[in-house]
Amino acid sequence: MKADREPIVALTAYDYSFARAVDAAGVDVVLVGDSLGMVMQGHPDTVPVTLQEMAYHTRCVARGLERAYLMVDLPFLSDHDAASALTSSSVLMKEGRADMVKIEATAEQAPIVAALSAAGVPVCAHFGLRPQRVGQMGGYRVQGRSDAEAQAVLADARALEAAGADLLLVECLSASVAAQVQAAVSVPLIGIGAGVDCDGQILVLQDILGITPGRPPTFSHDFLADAGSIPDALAGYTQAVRARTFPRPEHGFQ
Ligand SMILES: Nc1nc(=O)c2c([nH]1)NC[C@@H]1CN(c3ccc(C(=O)N[C@@H](CCC(=O)O)C(=O)O)cc3)CN21
Ligand SMILES: CC(C)C(=O)C(=O)O
Ligand SMILES: [Mg+2]
Repeated sequence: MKADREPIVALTAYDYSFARAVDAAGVDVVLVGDSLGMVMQGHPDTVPVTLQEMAYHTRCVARGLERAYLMVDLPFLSDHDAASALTSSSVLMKEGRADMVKIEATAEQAPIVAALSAAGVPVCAHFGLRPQRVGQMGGYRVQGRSDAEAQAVLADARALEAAGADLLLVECLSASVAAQVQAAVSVPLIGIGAGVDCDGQILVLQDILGITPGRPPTFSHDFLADAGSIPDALAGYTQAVRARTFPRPEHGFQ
């Protein structure tokens, strides 16, 4: 799809009913995100989410999918070294039937990505804003604003691809830097708050349905407000990503 410049549509889901609806809408990649800690469980961040909770939601979602690819987040501190990341991936793939695991990583975690890849685990590396690191990053802030930060993000992308990442996902990154990353790597780059020049887009289900508790991220859009039903809202999102009419400049950071 990257080679054909065909946008990849990704969306989160956490349960069987929505998995079915999201699959039926033609979403290519369904993510059981650790954002479930916020939107399902009501925590202020993703830090408390456990591996067993991820496995439970993954089992529920897997039963609802017929065609979409199933990606699952490794939760905070379930992947702090190669051994723990392998054990945790085993749980998510065998109990949860995940097709791929996603790990929040920079170049520093490239050896962990390499260990997963060497063991045969399809892996997505999530860089830029890493919500599990909110305690170190000091909030959910846009990344890549200075030249030095932009160069570091580009170096992360290259190191993670070289380590064997099959997919890259970048969050809250200046749109021009994301475009540079997209051109610099051969694996697909999925973006969230990273501009239109990625190979695909992802959002959180509750954000596109306008039911996020509190203030939704500015990079999201309420597609239910434009539609008459949940299936139409999901279809509107997939169509907008495929037509590259979403995201618009106001959903990103220049
Ligand atoms: N509902 C929901 N949507 C998400 O996209 C999401 C979650 N939850 N939970 C896990 C992470 C956390 N994420 C977040 C949460 C908040 C912002 C946020 O408020 N960002 C500011 C940017 C501020 C700046 O300009 O530096 C924004 O206005 O969007 C960003 C990412 C993305 N993920
Ligand atoms: C925001 C996406 C990319 C994510 O990691 C999640 O939903 O947990
Ligand atoms: Mg996540």
